[in-house]
Amino acid sequence: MTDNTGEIAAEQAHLTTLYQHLDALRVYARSRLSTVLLESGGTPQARSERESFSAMYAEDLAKYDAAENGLCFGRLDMADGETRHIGRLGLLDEDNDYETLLLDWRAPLARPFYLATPASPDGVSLRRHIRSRGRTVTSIGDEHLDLREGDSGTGAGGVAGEGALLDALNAARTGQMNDIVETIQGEQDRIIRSEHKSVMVVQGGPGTGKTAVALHRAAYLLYTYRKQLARSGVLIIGPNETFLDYIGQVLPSLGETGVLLSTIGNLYPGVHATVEDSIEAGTIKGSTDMVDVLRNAVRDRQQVPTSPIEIRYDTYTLALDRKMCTRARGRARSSRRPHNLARPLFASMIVDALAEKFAAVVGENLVDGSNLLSRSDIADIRDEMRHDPEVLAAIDRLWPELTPQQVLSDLLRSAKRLATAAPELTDAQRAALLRTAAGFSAADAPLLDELAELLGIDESAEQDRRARQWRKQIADAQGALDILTGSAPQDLEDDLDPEILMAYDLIDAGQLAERQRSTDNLTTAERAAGDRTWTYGHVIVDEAQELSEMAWRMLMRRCPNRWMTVVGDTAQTGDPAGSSSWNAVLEPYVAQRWKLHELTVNYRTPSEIMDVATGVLERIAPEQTPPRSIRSSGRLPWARKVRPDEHLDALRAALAEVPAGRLSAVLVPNGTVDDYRELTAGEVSVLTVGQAKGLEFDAVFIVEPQAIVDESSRGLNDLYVALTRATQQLGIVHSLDLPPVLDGLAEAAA
Ligand SMILES: Nc1ncnc2c1ncn2[C@@H]1O[C@H](COP(=O)(O)OP(=O)(O)OP(=O)(O)O)[C@@H](O)[C@H]1O
Repeated sequence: MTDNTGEIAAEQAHLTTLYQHLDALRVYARSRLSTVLLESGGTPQARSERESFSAMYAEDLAKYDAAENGLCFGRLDMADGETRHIGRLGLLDEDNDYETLLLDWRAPLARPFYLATPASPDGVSLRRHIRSRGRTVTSIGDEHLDLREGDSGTGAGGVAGEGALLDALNAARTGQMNDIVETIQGEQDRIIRSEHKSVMVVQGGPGTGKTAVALHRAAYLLYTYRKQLARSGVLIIGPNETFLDYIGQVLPSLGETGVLLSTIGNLYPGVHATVEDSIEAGTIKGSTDMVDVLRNAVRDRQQVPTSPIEIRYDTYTLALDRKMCTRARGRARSSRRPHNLARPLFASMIVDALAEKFAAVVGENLVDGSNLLSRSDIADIRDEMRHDPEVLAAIDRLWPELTPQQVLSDLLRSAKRLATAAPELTDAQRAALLRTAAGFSAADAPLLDELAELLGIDESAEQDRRARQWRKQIADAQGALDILTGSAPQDLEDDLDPEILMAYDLIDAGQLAERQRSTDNLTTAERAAGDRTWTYGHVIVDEAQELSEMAWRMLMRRCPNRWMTVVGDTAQTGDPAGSSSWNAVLEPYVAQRWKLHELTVNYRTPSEIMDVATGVLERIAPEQTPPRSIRSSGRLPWARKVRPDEHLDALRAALAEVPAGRLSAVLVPNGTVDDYRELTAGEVSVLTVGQAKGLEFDAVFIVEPQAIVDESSRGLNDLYVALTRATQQLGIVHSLDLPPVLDGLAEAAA
């Protein structure tokens, strides 16, 4: 080992300077923030400026906190003598002509840190990885890129910063994904910084860093296109809530907060998936066949009566008959407006027809022979009829104002409605869709979104949110009033509570304006989340192979500019409604204007485990090249055959051998989680494969792989996902025979 004490001391000196600057920035932002918060009054413009300043300083502070650990992690020495330090944010020396002290990892000048190789050094002579704990440099690792031919500056396979990378990969999992800014690899960097402006697909086997790349791309785009993206926001779609929790800390740790993370099931504002669909129901709901079914379901709500509806008006009884209704419906439908927006047309056709009928009846009954009513009489009658309760009730019955939620739950709970709307489906398919439970499933969200289009823009969720916020403001004012007057808190359940009116009176116009603005001051992500018609500047989809056709339709509405990063692996598709071909999914929206990038190195799964998984991959996607594992663990995966009542014991024994501080997962067939729940502990999770999608653990134990394979038409894909979750060791516990694809596994002695 070479003695690098002197070099470490020099890096320490630089790091100390960097932290001094960071601290100074913090002090400045904090004092500006408190000054701004203490100011009050002034013109509306001054107030609004204050608000944006306070948001800015608060954001700066969050960014400084996020950079506290690992502030500076790299250094480049250029062949021309220039030195660049690279870290989590950029720092300038204000007293020294704004000289750069630290380069943000996303800055163009930092790029050679990730891309330079001895074969193409890009002007770099030395790349240094700097490791620190707290504010202390603990070690440095140097790679000389200006070596003569034959020398090797990087580790095997041209991996940059191998020591730092392997340390990161071998570390115990924490249950939270970490950022990888210190060790981004060349093939990953090219995707993160791609200038491609349409759909970019990142296809890569398990553990190739697709999720990591997607998140770092979000951070990179927000840095590089801050102006465009700050207002429109970036949306990231993940497969489930557990996964979103797992990745949730990465962007804040990179100092980015303006991103909305969502599942497809939660993307429709105001609706959260609470119901679980059967595989069959989920598959049908994901298919674009549903577009026609939903269109029919809406048309089915546009009725003509079988027998005339009798309406009492004035002293007469008017018959609203089939013919009048059919005409009105035809006119309203041919307007091609969405249902709710065509309703006024339908209503006015009905009113016209009734007014005409009334005029005729009255004319017939006039005894004095004065004959017809004048035009203005008829106009008056129309106006009156428009507000007549019986007329309104008839219109409501024939062409009701509808919400997406209403149409969908009525449809799914009625065999009759389903039969009318879905004549193309088989009886068995319709039976699979039928349900009794209230609430919606994840696959319902795209259907609700489709219905919102068919019905006309539905802003009820947003209105609900505003209404709730307004009630809260009133409640706050009441709270203030209670404190002022010393009275007990009032029950605010009743809208007509006179106490609320008092609170209302207490808020003067200025306060109202102030409060209203504070709701307008929501972050971009918060506003976007509440607005179905929000369109994002950039959309990132992770585990994109799981999205159904209907989900893609919904997502494309959120991204009219089609600037997307789509990340996934068609060999890992578990959802039968998901896709096995990127072209089939994207063609309808962008034709051939999408670009494919591939990731080839597996950073997660050791080669011993990957060898087993490769056997499965050959069966499900023989055309795919298996990702190359970057390391081996020296531990062979094993299988242990047990009697049906011995699973728990065998798993307990296996879990007991996992070193303390390491995370384990027991992956079980659907519907059997409860049988194994007692194994759950701080470091042990019991999950189905679907729940484990995208996650990783130090040790993984799979229960009954044959049952997992048998569960769905994509059971082998699920097995492939299960096999590739471990960073260290893998075991299988089974009493059924192993699926033939796992024949090569060594049976472990009991
Ligand atoms: N350049 C890197 N430096 C350090 N760690 C990395 C790097 N690239 C990937 N990793 C790590 O490898 C693991 C796998 O990455 P990730 O979860 O992004 O893979 P994935 O392709 O999304 O996998 P899957 O398809 O199986 O969900 C993670 O722990 C990630 O932090």
